[in-house]
Amino acid sequence: MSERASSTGSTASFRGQITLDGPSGTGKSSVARGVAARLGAAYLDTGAMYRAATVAVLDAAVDPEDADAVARTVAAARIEVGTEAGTELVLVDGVDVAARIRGAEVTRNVSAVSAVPAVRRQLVEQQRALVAATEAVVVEGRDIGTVVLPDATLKVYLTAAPEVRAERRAGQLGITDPAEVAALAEDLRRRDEYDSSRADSPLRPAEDAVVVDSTDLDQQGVVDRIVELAASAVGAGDRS
Ligand SMILES: Nc1ncnc2c1ncn2[C@@H]1O[C@H](COP(=O)(O)OP(=O)(O)O)[C@@H](O)[C@H]1O
Ligand SMILES: Nc1ccn([C@H]2C[C@H](O)[C@@H](COP(=O)(O)OP(=O)(O)O)O2)c(=O)n1
Repeated sequence: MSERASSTGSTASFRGQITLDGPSGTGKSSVARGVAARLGAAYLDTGAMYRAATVAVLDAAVDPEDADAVARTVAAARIEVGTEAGTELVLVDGVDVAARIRGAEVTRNVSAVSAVPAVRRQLVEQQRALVAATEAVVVEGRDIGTVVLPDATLKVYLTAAPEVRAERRAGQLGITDPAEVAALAEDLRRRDEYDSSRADSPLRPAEDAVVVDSTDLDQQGVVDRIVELAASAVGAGDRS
């Protein structure tokens, strides 16, 4: 049996939660989808929820830095996301915003909206309810291992060198102009700094997270590594 077949086989009955946190462009979304597909697990993109909240704020013409107004606007919005690995369902008040949440305006403003404690409380509650409805799930974000699911079966913190992350994001967006790639790298750096230094639930690895550096691994290599870690985590759980 090949290594991949054996690792898939040993985790076919995976039950539990895998958290995947880390900065932008490390491969969280693509790797989380890959792991969920391999394990037959659900998938929750919590960044999509903060991006959807940002759409609600922008549509209400509220200043993203005005925390009280942001909190009121998001509390009044109905944010819905799907947990099926193969689809991307993101709705704000019943309107499909799956494409819009990836746009530059949302990306520029999402860190400010996601730093508002009331917004985090609201979305974390929703995330826990979505997870509670699953038997097996891969959840990606910034505070999943530290705050949302402190008792997860496996916690992974994904990193990669900043220049590699910027190149990956540029490739994803089809950007080739060196000046635009440099601007993108600066945007990533600014957002990571904002996300890591906020008072409420800053981006950082959980103490019990396994750090996986994807700088020199391709996407499949990262998926394989996490599937292996999941198999070990389930085995360790069986023995305890
Ligand atoms: N290990 C990897 N090696 C090369 N490219 C990768 C790797 N992981 C992800 N990618 C690519 O990098 C881009 C950003 O990945 P994404 O999953 O959106 O990152 P994140 O969710 O952390 O921001 C995507 O185009 C993805 O296909
Ligand atoms: N659990 C989470 C997930 C995302 N966020 C915030 C911080 C991020 O800059 C934005 C967008 O997250 P997203 O995962 O979509 O970002 P990238 O695709 O990695 O660029 O949301 C958060 O504060 N907590």
